[in-house]
Amino acid sequence: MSAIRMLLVGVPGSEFRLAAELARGSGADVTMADTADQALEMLRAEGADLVMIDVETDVPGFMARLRAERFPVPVLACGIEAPAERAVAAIRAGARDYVPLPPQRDLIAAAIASVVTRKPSSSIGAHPAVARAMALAGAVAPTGAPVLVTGEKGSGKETMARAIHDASGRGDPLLVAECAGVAAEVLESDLFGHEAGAFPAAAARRIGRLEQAGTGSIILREVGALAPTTQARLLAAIIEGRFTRIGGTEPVPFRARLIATTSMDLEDAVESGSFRADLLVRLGLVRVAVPSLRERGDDVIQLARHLAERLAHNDGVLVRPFSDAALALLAGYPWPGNIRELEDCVHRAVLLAAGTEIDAGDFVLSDGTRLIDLEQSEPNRFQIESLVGRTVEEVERELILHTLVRCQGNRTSASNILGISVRTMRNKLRTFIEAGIAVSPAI
Ligand SMILES: Nc1ncnc2c1ncn2[C@@H]1O[C@H](COP(=O)(O)OP(=O)(O)OP(=O)(O)O)[C@@H](O)[C@H]1O
Repeated sequence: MSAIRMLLVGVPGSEFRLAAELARGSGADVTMADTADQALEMLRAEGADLVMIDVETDVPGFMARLRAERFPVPVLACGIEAPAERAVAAIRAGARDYVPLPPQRDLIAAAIASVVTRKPSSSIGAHPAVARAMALAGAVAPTGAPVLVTGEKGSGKETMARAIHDASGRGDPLLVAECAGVAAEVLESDLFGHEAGAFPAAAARRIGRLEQAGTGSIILREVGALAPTTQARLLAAIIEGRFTRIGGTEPVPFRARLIATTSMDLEDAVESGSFRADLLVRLGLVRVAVPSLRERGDDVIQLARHLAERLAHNDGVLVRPFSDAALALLAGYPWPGNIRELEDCVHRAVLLAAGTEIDAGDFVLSDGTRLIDLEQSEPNRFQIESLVGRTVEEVERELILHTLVRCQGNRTSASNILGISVRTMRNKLRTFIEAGIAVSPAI
């Protein structure tokens, strides 16, 4: 798993060394630069995923140079007993946050986590659609073929892309480029690099991510957002196995594995003219479809338990089990924001829960709505939508098992309610038991 590349900018002192040590302890790969000039040089040559810069440095000037040279890297300001105006000026100039030094372990870890998608194992979950996606991902991982990972927002596409890289046996680095919400020329420079003088602010040569990736992998998040000129450059790089930096003529070999993700239907994008058909053919030779959370049946519970445990550990709070009512609520909600929404909701519950268990009342959505209130005001949303995307076989199995539990295991009563014969019921239960599914004992 590749580490986050963090660049620490400021005059070295004990606080800075401690910050670097803590960042390394949180899994980052840290390099240090004494001055903004040195930092820019390092960024041009190697890039970084996160910059942390002392407010004693000219942060607004540094940010302006980042913008001019088209570096989309997130920046955090930090300072040792810095006056408040300095911190405010840094934030105004575009720094994402201010971290006071001497550093606290938690603040540094949170700063790193804020720019990095968390990286769990993507093998959690047993639903056949996930197993299919994982099997395909495993099969293509060792080949160099580009992979297109499709799925709804927040469903785990990047997590899957990282798993593909991890399984590929390719060494690091694994670089991630966000294609949506980044100005076209900034992204193009970020990917392909540029030569000195390529545009007015291009003071020096810059090495782009495709070059930095070497023989590693590069994830293009939301590839459908690429501008037409970047699409053309990327297609040429794939076909020719090389490219030139912007404003340059020297060919740079392109050997990295491309893993593109999309939550947009790229066939639609091709039809509407915003995405090149020939690029889609190249990127989408192998496709891995990550299912939405509501298609994943019981995986919701398994994921929620895993997330609650991990988040409680991270936050240093007690790991509490879910109450039955909490689990029923989680299983019934359709999760339009998928695993990301579940993760956020479980995280709030982990922090809010005050009893011995996490209860149904502890779940709050990001807009402040309590899940339990939503269930009461819109019960249909829970009942019908949670079924959409699931197979008839799954729904039937769940219906039978739940009815049986309600009837305290009584086969005759349950089959009467379900309108099936006791014999059919017994046959169904036998297949469940053979598949390793727990069935209420007969009374
Ligand atoms: N199998 C999994 N187990 C635990 N957590 C997961 C799993 N898959 C995804 N997540 C978590 O869910 C969140 C969303 O995952 P990820 O970023 O991979 O989704 P995405 O589809 O790429 O999102 P987006 O469409 O918003 O870019 C992340 O915080 C990730 O850690």
